Amino acid sequence: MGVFTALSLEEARALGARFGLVVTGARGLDAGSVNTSYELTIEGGSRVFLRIYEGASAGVAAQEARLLVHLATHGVPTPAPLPLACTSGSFVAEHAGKPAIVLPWIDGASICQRGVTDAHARAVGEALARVHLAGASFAEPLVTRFGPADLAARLASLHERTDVPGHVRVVLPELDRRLERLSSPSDLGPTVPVIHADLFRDNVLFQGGALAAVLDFESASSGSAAFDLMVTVLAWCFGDELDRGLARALASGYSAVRALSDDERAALLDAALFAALRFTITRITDYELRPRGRSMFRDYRRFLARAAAIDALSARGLVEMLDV
Ligand SMILES: Nc1ncnc2c1ncn2[C@@H]1O[C@H](COP(=O)(O)OP(=O)(O)O)[C@@H](O)[C@H]1O
Ligand SMILES: N[C@@H](CCOP(=O)(O)O)C(=O)O
Repeated sequence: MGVFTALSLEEARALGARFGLVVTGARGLDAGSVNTSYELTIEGGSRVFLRIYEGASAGVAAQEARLLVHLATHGVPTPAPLPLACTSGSFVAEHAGKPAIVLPWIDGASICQRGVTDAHARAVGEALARVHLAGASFAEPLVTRFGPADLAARLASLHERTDVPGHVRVVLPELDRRLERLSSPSDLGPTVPVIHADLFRDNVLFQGGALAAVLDFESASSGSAAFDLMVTVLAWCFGDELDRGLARALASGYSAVRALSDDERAALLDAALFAALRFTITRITDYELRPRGRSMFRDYRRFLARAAAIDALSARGLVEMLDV
């Protein structure tokens, strides 16, 4: 996992030089599920993180780089990409025909689910709120790839495919029903210019109990803040069932930095259901139906279980549980 594109030391040196770096070592990292990651050692012993984009175009990578710079300079704990040495305002080089960026190395580690404490959850909630606040002044439009129409297209393709396993086929009518009910974007509450939209445990690094960085803004878009909060709650506050204490801690961290509006609060239940549906569908199309082994498998059933747990709550019950 994590190294889909090879990079020799000679190539790493040439790439590093484009960023004004003297590279002395390159090590492929067993990290991430989409892109190729390398640790580059720099003359003098420091390190940087090289990301080679496996799917995104140079234009998409450049926009993500500009977003990272904006967020990092407006209070979000995320590493800002290094600029190219000879091209003003550009952050994206190329390797093997693919876009590549270099980020400062962040010391830290992801937290496993059993290791998540209230303090971690609170810090994640605070960081998410900072993304929403800082993103408010990001002027470029960011369009989601995971809106209701995109999910409907994925479901339609599942209905048409002949290689869909029986356990997936039997849940398609339920997914259709859920999407039909949630397909108006207004269901999810007011939008902000930037949501992270994928703030899972592997996209946050902690060091010594403190949040070191929020990573991976590849799914970032404009969108509902309530949806983003509920994606994050579902990602961090479920072991085998919803951990209400963690959910409340995460929401309290969020609210301490950015208070939800009444409309956002009212949208939380549908936002949670849409979040569960989004990851159920994309896990079917992107993991269940693709060959195993290329990246860590992610089980769609765990998000169907989250949807069922949210079904058991009322809108008011969810707001009371989160205490927002
Ligand atoms: N700047 C960085 N410094 C150190 N490690 C990083 C840095 N950025 C990412 N990582 C590590 O690499 C992993 C994969 O990065 P990510 O950008 O999420 O890849 P992918 O898009 O393939 O999922 C992260 O989970 C994190 O552990
Ligand atoms: N967090 C998502 C998968 C998204 O993968 P990424 O590599 O794009 O962050 C999930 O768990 O389904």
